[in-house]
Amino acid sequence: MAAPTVAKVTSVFRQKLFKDKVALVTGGATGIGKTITQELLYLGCNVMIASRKADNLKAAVTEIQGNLPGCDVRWTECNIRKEDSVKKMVSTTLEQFGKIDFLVNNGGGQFYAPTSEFSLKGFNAVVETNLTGTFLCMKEELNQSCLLSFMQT
Ligand SMILES: CCC/C=C/C(=O)SCCNC(=O)CCNC(=O)[C@H](O)C(C)(C)COP(=O)([O-])OP(=O)([O-])OC[C@H]1O[C@@H](n2cnc3c(N)ncnc32)[C@H](O)[C@@H]1OP(=O)([O-])[O-]
Ligand SMILES: NC(=O)C1=CN([C@@H]2O[C@H](COP(=O)(O)OP(=O)(O)OC[C@H]3O[C@@H](n4cnc5c(N)ncnc54)[C@H](OP(=O)(O)O)[C@@H]3O)[C@@H](O)[C@H]2O)C=CC1
Repeated sequence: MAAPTVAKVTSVFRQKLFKDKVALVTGGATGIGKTITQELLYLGCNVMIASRKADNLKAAVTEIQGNLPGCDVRWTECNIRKEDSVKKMVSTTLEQFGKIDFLVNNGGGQFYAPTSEFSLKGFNAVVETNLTGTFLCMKEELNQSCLLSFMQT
């Protein structure tokens, strides 16, 4: 008897619940962001993933398309700390998909280090990414399109 097929992507929500919606996921090529991206695709969204490293983005798109054949997932480079880069991310997504329904503010992170050894430059990098970067994404989404925003950082 053949072994049962195990779905690579699933959700507690009904498949195609978000049919034809468009989501933009920052940091969508790795970790939690990649998992969110795949669930949104499973639910019927078309998804743009965005972050700094093009190699990671390309590899994630290939992997996700293997897990969810026929899904529409695309990538664009963006450093959320830079306003021009955020503007371009949003306008590219609108050009390619025509709208943005959901923004997932997942891109970010921090360094693990004792406070006494944490450089000011490192602290500023974390604040500029998690706080300023999320602000820039939300502001640009509101200015150009978006309705709903999920925050994670
Ligand atoms: C309870 C668990 C919860 C877990 C939550 C998670 O988030 S899980 C994981 C989530 N995932 C991640 O966190 C993924 C990684 N996170 C990222 O990539 C984030 O974007 C970032 C904001 C943390 C790094 O922003 P960036 O790319 O701009 O950073 P950069 O490399 O260019 O460094 C800038 C400066 O930082 C300094 N510095 C360096 N190392 C340390 C250190 N160990 N310590 C202190 N400081 C350090 C150094 O001064 C450096 O300057 P230099 O010396 O180069 O002139
Ligand atoms: N794992 C955990 O326990 C927890 C995680 N979080 C938060 O959840 C989010 C995802 O974390 P996780 O999946 O664990 O870690 P990852 O390191 O896998 O994800 C972080 C993502 O953020 C992107 N990113 C970082 N800096 C920038 C930037 N300046 N511009 C655009 N994208 C950026 C990275 O892509 P790239 O390097 O290509 O730019 C990467 O894809 C983070 O914001 C993290 O702080 C919060 C609580 C707990």
